[in-house]
Amino acid sequence: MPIDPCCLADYEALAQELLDAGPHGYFAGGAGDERTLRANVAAWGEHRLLPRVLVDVHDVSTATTVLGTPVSMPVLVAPVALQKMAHPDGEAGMARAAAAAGTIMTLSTIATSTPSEVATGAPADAPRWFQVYVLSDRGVTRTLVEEAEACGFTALVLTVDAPRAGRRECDLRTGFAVPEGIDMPAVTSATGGSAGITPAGFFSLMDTTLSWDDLETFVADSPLPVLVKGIHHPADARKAVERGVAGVVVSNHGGRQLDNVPATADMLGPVVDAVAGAAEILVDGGIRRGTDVCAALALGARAVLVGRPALWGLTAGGEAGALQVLKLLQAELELAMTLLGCARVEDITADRLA
Ligand SMILES: Cc1cc2nc3c(=O)[nH]c(=O)nc-3n(C[C@H](O)[C@H](O)[C@H](O)COP(=O)(O)O)c2cc1C
Ligand SMILES: CCCCC(=O)C(=O)O
Repeated sequence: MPIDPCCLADYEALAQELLDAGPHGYFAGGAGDERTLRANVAAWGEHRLLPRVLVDVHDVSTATTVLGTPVSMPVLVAPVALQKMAHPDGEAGMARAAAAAGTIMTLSTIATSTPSEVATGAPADAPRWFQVYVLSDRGVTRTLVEEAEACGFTALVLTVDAPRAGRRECDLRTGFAVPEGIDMPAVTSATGGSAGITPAGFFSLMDTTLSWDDLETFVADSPLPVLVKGIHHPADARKAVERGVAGVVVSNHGGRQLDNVPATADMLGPVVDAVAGAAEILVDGGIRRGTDVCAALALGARAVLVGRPALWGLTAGGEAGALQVLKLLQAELELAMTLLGCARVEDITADRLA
């Protein structure tokens, strides 16, 4: 690495230097005018933190649990497609980095590795989640989910905010298509091959009839806990909880789907209120600092996920780079907790918001 990165933005700059315009635009870009993409980052900064002093902080721990699973910190790795396009270490490298950091990695349906490749390429006992896109060819989805279950993934994350791709103008400008040699097994199973496919192409495989009844059946049939990802409206969070989900991920897909929706920092509180403790609430979008994690927890999230930051680390240094990013966030969180007067994650409550 050319410089010693000292914050996540430094990794972002490194990743931009290393990637061609097409892949960079796909990873970094958002929908439309990218208002929501920018708002996601900015809004965490609008929730100011209010320290309590003279609290014993000689021993601060970022450890917590998510759906009962112990993790080293309330920061998980979000599902991100096409990771071998960032670095040959791909999803297995990301899974090793998450395991080494003591946290959970979520494998995308549109990954460049199968669930079993990831399970064999990373420590067997590390907890991993599988993100589910329901494709029109439901047999492809079923086979992938069964593979994930068989090789030890511990929860399913059903993404519900992406029946089509948002209007991603970076991809239109660069004419982005998946490079030769990058295979997405789910896409290949559904279409016979994935070379040269565009984001609109892989989104065209989605089952756009997906409904609340499907969610109910999916939860009822699943041997694993199910989280639903892409919830914006508090009433939808309640509906999901009524159908038995174990967790709700407040997410606008990193500003990549519908532009002009609120920042996730601003959607979180109303969802927390609506769910009232009946399920764990996670949030993603724009988390770039340990202080952002503190704001999310103070607003009632159990944990956050990071998408692009982990990808910047993977791009910059493969598995080692992704691990550095996760360790950096953990160190920032530990420092923020210390200065906020919170020795334990459960001490980060609404009382610490200005
Ligand atoms: C390049 C890229 C690919 C993504 N692929 C998926 C995916 O396959 N499935 C999914 O549920 N979310 C996907 N997401 C959304 C992320 O899971 C997450 O919601 C988002 O990145 C969070 O915002 P952040 O990047 O600001 O952390 C993707 C995001 C990016 C940036
Ligand atoms: C078909 C989904 C592709 C990955 C994705 O979710 C994204 O690009 O945001």
